[in-house]
Amino acid sequence: MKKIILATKNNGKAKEFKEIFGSIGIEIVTLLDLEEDIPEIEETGETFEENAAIKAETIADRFQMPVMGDDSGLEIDALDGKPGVYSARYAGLEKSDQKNMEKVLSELDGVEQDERTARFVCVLALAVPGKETVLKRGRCEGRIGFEPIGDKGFGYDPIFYPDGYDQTMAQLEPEEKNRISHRRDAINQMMDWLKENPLAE
Ligand SMILES: O=c1nc[nH]c2c1ncn2[C@H]1C[C@H](O)[C@@H](COP(=O)(O)OP(=O)(O)OP(=O)(O)O)O1
Ligand SMILES: [Mg+2]
Repeated sequence: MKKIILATKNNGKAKEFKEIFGSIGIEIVTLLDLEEDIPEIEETGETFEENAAIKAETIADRFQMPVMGDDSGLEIDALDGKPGVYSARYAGLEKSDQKNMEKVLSELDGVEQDERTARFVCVLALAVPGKETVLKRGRCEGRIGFEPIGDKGFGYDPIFYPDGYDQTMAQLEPEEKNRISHRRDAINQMMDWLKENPLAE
């Protein structure tokens, strides 16, 4: 398999998939690369697994090809796992990383450093027409800071300190983020599965 379709319209994810798979000679094509306009896929699931499968299966159906989907987000322990599957639309449907971070920080107002533990989660779904969808869940543990710092990465990266770092995810070089991220964890698990279960070319 030299080319994989990724069912995403998120630029940050697209870039990271291209970097990670590019380093092993696999080309990633996303919905942002296609000429035709793909309608918004409704994320009606209650879990990352359900939503990742919905994205992958919708596009696999449409093109009759193997497709991967990524549903990801931030789980904050002091907020009982929120924003979770609602990460992208936490502060409203217009999807603003800035507003989402502000909402999280204000909800954590008064919560001290030790209590600000959190993790990024990335569930990858691989849908192959006529086969059962394969799911892999990656994680990256850390804690939430007190203000956004850094301008690399995307989403909640400026307020997330991965365990073992005194820089936010948005301060790390892309190579470093891609080495430790939840997305890399999920991709590694999917690549291991694919080694055992190769798709027909
Ligand atoms: O590495 C990450 N660093 C920071 N934030 C992240 C990361 N990974 C996911 N996130 C956040 C962004 C968004 O608020 C939500 C994903 O939402 P999610 O529905 O999976 O993606 P999306 O709607 O942006 O694009 P799409 O569904 O087309 O793949 O979690
Ligand atoms: Mg989404």
